[in-house]
Amino acid sequence: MSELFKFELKATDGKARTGVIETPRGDIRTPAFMPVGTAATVKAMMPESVRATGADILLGNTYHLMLRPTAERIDRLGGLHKFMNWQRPILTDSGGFQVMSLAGLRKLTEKGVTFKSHIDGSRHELTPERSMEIQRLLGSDIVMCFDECPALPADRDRIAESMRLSMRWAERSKDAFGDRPGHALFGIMQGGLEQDLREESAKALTDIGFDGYAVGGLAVGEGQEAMFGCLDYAPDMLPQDKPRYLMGVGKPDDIVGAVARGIDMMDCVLPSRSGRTGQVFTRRGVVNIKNARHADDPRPLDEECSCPACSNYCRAYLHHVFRANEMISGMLLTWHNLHYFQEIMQGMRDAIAAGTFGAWQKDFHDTRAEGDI
Ligand SMILES: O=c1nc[nH]c2cc3[nH]c(NCCN4CCCCC4)nc3cc12
Ligand SMILES: [Zn+2]
Repeated sequence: MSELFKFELKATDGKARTGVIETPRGDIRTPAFMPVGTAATVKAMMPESVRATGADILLGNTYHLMLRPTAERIDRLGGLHKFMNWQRPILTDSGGFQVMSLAGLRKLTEKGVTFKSHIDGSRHELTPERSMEIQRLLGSDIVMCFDECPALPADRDRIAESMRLSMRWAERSKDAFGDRPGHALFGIMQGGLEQDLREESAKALTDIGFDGYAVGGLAVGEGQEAMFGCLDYAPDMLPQDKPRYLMGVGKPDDIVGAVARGIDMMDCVLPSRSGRTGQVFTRRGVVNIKNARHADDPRPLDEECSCPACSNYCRAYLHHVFRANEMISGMLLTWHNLHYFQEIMQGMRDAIAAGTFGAWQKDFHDTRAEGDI
């Protein structure tokens, strides 16, 4: 990393680490959870509210923004930070994963991928070079290499071939990224659940050299046990002095288990998407607010939570506005979920710094009932 981008490890406890990524747009406290702002907004949240939940960095998506409103238009308007009124760091995913999960009529070649927009059916192409250009036009602080994430289950040969393509694309991504002080480029490790292929990918990325390293190719249906099995070895294959980012994760217990295995950064739509569908995460488990049992409940979602939803409203109200499909429902439940996810991150940062992460992890698991509360 250039001096403008510096990762400083503050403490470790077992494999868990806590530190700070210093960037020109502000510090990122790790372990960090990144709320997802796919279409230049964290859905149902004002940017200042996202900051109030404790987020230091947001995630944006190349795929969505290149289709609408286009990267060129955002660039003409001053870049993504100005456009969405978020002046702190933004990490953008490189588009390959979203093309495979959202777009139609895809054609994958060595050069890149062509596809039809899920919005209007128009045809587009993404290559390592085009993805770097889009992320530069957006002005994102942390740029992700353009990669291919194979859907699991897949046979070993398919995973090996896909990983090696992604490594060739990582080299092209770095060449196209160039030298951009104050901006970081992260490589993405692939290799499915094959330890030797993960090793090969880690070596390829380390030889190319990046400012940070993501563990990709997970949270694609393999399940928590298989994901943790891979995380028992994959983070250790990456340079220990650079940030390690697990993409697309996850539920609260996924996040805790990933940090315990050496992960520093994560992102997931779960807290915001669940906020809109009435699924509320609390320290004692999940509340499904649409359940009739909450219709007369005068208690807050979580007595110990200081978020606006828990400070000013009771479950009966939140049940009512959810059932009435009122906008305030998504706003309040999203705010609560993002606040709770950031509380988990702060709890882990403090526990790792104090050397009490094991006890914190035990308390985290003991307090959570199973199922609906
Ligand atoms: O290998 C990847 N390369 C680039 N971007 C990625 C994004 C990913 N997102 C996920 N999983 C997202 C799972 N998420 C869970 C909540 C509901 C929507 C899907 N795996 C990923 C792997 C990658
Ligand atoms: Zn709350």
